[in-house]
Amino acid sequence: MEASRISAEQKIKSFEHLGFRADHVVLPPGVGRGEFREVLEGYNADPATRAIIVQFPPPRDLAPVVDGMDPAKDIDALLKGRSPYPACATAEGIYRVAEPFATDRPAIAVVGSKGFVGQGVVTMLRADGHDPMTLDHGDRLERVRDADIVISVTGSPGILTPDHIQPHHRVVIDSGFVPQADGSVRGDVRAEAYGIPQNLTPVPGGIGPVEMATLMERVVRQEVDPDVVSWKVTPGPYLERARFTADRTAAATAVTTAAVPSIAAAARLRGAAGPAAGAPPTSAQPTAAPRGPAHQTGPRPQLPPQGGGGPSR
Ligand SMILES: Nc1nc(=O)c2c([nH]1)NC[C@@H]1CN(c3ccc(C(=O)N[C@@H](CCC(=O)O)C(=O)O)cc3)C=[N+]21
Repeated sequence: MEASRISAEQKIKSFEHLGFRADHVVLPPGVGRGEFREVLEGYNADPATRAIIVQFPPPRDLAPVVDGMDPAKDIDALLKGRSPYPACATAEGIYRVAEPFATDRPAIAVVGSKGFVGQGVVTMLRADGHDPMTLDHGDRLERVRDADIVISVTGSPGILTPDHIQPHHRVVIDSGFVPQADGSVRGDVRAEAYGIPQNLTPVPGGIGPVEMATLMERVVRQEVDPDVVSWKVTPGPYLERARFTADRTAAATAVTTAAVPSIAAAARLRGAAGPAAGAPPTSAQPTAAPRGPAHQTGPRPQLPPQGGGGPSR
């Protein structure tokens, strides 16, 4: 099954878990503009329909019809600037995982920065005062080595290899999700690179569920409680990049040590009563395995100050 269908089903499940009714409308391949417009306008006009999501990407010839969606119902920011939201739920979820790791203005690379999700991530980072390194087709991918935080949203399976992913990366956010014929799913980060960075969001079990939690927070804020407290991500421990470039020997020890204190879920949902709708709490998982007591004597990982549980920006 393709990513779009899987994600639509996750959304339906999550909305229904919260007690909302959700129609999953699947139009046949080759459906005409007129028929699609009729369906969309039906939901536009129905006051009981509070939100509409058209799964991305729509067939090229149907794309103009999407622009006819009622902006007030555009919960996933398909209309860009006309939506009540600055970016799609995936982009906001990515931002919310990255932000607690980025309190000291680190170098952030966004791979796939021109895509639907990539644009949203860049928009949110810039609004927060960051100046992300944007990489897209034609750019040298090795530049991600210079980053502290890597965000990848290309949907090109395995595009990031051990050549790109480095031990000094404090968190790697993999937002690729490409189902394979054998039923497995592949992200942007090659499996061989999973153990390299200090923290990583895996595929599956990473940004997918975070997206659902973001979408559910939006609908709850919109329909139930405008003051609902935002969930926040507690960053896993990490060491700053300077610790790696200064002394490679210390670095090896440091990575090991950094992994020890918290293997537990890093993305605890704070403030809210619990995880949002059907979305399991997601962790930015420390990936380096401890190598034994001899390696646990290095510098203590620096835990950044944790947020106060108030609404996030
Ligand atoms: N307007 C629009 N908004 C989107 O957000 C959007 C879209 N179009 N088009 C397709 C992509 C794909 N996408 C996924 C979201 C969640 C999971 C997800 O929840 N994955 C679970 C696994 C779910 C399962 O395997 O059943 C996980 O990663 O753990 C996957 C893929 C959103 N997309």
